Amino acid sequence: MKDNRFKIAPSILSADFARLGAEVEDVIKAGADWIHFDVMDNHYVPNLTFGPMVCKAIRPWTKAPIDVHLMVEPVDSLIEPFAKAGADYITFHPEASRHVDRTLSLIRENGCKAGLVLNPATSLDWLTYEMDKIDMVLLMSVNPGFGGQSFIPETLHKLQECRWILDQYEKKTGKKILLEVDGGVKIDNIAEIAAAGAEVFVAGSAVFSGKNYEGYKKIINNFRKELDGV
Ligand SMILES: O=C(CO)[C@@H](O)[C@H](O)COP(=O)(O)O
Ligand SMILES: [Fe+2]
Repeated sequence: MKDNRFKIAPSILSADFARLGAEVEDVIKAGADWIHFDVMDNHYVPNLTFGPMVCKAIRPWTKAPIDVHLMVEPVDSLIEPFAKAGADYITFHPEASRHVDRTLSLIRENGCKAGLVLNPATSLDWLTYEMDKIDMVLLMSVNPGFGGQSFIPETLHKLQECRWILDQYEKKTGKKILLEVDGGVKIDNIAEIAAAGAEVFVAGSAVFSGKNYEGYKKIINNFRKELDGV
């Protein structure tokens, strides 16, 4: 059974780029909740992927939220193009924006949900004065730039700390901020990552190792079984 507390967001970084639309359709039909869209610019991170035109191209293939993870510097000039291309969530790394508060406002003014992405060595302090403008926090559990890396175990403690901060804020204001984790999420660690407080799980290599719709379904079902026990 699908537990609404938890969202599974396959990163299409590990999909077959030659048939991206069909891949998006297949993982969502296979039970995933969101599509995670990794944008890399060969400047903020040492890799290069895709931009708003590719987001626009996959948009008609699903109604599921598209979660755009910007690993680009500068950030602001890409926000309106991604909003127009159909992004639902736009997240960015605070180190990559000269005016973080302005960037968060820009994302919201463009009708999208806004999130900050914190690298393994980046402090949770970035959240302190921006909670009102944040819809989601994304904690990187690998250094950004590549799929297929191993989960950094220290992230578990950081997730617990962040969970506490978000829960306190929700108690005080009634506003729910989602906690997402990205990098090295696998069948053998998803349960402890959930227990540490994550609610949205990005998984690229793990899901797409399934190779086709049937394979994706098996892997996503196994993720759900693990999450059911949390
Ligand atoms: O943002 C990134 C990497 O920078 C991620 O979204 C990866 O694409 C996740 O891939 P896996 O670790 O699940 O293979
Ligand atoms: Fe990502």
